[in-house]
Amino acid sequence: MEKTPSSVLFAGIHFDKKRFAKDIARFKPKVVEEDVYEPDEIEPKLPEVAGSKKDKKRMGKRKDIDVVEGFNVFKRSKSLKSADELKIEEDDAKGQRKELEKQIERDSIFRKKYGIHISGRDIPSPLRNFEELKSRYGCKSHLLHNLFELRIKEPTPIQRQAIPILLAERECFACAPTGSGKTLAFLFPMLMKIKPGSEGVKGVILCPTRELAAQTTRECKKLAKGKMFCIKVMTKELSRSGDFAKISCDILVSTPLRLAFAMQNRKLNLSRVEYLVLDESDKLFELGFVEQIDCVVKACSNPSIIRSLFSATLPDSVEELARTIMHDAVRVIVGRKNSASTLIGQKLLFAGSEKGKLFALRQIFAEGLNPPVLVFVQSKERVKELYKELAFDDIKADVVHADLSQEQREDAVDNFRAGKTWVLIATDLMARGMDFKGINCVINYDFPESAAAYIHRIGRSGRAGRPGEAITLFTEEDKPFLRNIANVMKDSGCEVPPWILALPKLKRKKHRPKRGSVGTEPDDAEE
Ligand SMILES: Nc1ncnc2c1ncn2[C@@H]1O[C@H](COP(=O)(O)OP(=O)(O)OP(=O)(O)O)[C@@H](O)[C@H]1O
Repeated sequence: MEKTPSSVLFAGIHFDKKRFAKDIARFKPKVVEEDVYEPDEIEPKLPEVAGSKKDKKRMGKRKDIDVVEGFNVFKRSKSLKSADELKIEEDDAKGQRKELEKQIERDSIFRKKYGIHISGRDIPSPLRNFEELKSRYGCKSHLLHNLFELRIKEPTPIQRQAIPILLAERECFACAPTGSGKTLAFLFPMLMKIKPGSEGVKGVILCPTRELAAQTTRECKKLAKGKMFCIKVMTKELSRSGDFAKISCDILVSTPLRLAFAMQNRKLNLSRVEYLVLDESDKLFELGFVEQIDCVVKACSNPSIIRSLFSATLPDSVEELARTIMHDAVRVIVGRKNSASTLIGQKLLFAGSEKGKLFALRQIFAEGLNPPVLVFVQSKERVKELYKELAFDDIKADVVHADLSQEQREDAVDNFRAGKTWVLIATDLMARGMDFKGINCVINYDFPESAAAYIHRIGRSGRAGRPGEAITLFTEEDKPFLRNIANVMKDSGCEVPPWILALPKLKRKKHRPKRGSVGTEPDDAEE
């Protein structure tokens, strides 16, 4: 006989089955009919959506369940997740969080390696290489091909961070050293995002000088080659007589004055602008420009516009002012804010007086003129005076200043670029943004008016990874202002005599003294 659990438990005990027959009957297992599925029975009809076939089958066995209630119960139970499902989801979320944390850590190590400092929320990962533009953002091959043609292989630090920020449609302040590729950093996302077409201007780039606007337009055209973009620089003629209702233009590069003029007089409509770039932004926020900038910013009324500010120098005051118009902007700084490129060897040279400066310049050229050399002076009058002096020395020199016609200015720049001129004498008109490849030396014949002016002037050399040299002449009159420049030099790793760093701090930052004529004796200047 098969042993049941009870037979084992009660083994050896005498049990009077007759006497307890009733009780035995009570404890006999019953056949539970509800557990038998009978297809002929009238089943409660469930709406299809109530549950799976399995659910229906389960319902079929439960005759006691009220149909309507049952439907509701099943409906609710379907949306509720099982413990297993919840656990899986929780694990997934945990995994994603961990991966995100790892990515943030990797990004931060990467940024540190390239001296990229950021502030703002949800900042996209920096670019590891240009190919990521394709894999992460679907960049068209021909745009990447254009980079290849231009021999641009690796992104520079500002490009690594600013490009993904702009592609993520975030507004930004970008501050990176002179010659470090800021132009491409704002042009490339524009070319990737804007769709060429006839709907009007979609990208606007503002530059403080016409020369820089022309140069940026050229760069933009090179990068856009092969795509049917219409890229235009705002010329005098265009701003005075252009019919913007008929002219097709996707990207417009202009100085603030010309753009404001075209808006007022030629009814240029900027309401569809998707990208607005203020290049050399700190200059654009200076007194002479700020009204026009305000007018342009207001005219770019597209609510989803992306505005960005780029410069090698970004004073806090400008950032504060700009923040009032920008939305949730990200800040990217490469290296130290407001610092000179570390590729430039910088020297200070005491020349005593105006006459001493001319003597020192001749001495520098005599010791070895290594063209191309860019010489900065304070005013257009002084450009002309110095040019006359150098003409006696048989040096191939030329000038650029505001009194020349646009054509003459362009010719001077082109000849210098082509190596036909060795020395270009210029005012601060040439100090910002101009990209002369291979300038060997910048000479500040006249002391720059501010640390920012110094950084931009000397930044015409030491570009795109090449080394450069900068010599700044100073007189007794300039001495009190030396400390500002010396601090910039020290921050970029150059040696500075300790006595200069010990000079008292000046409240007045700008230094633009009335200078005597070039080459005059100190006494002559006082007459
Ligand atoms: N990724 C890159 N690799 C090599 N060269 C580059 C790269 N990006 C830009 N360049 C080149 O570097 C030079 C300087 O670039 P760019 O004029 O944009 O500098 P910038 O940062 O705007 O300087 P500035 O502050 O003086 O205006 C240009 O000749 C440009 O073609």
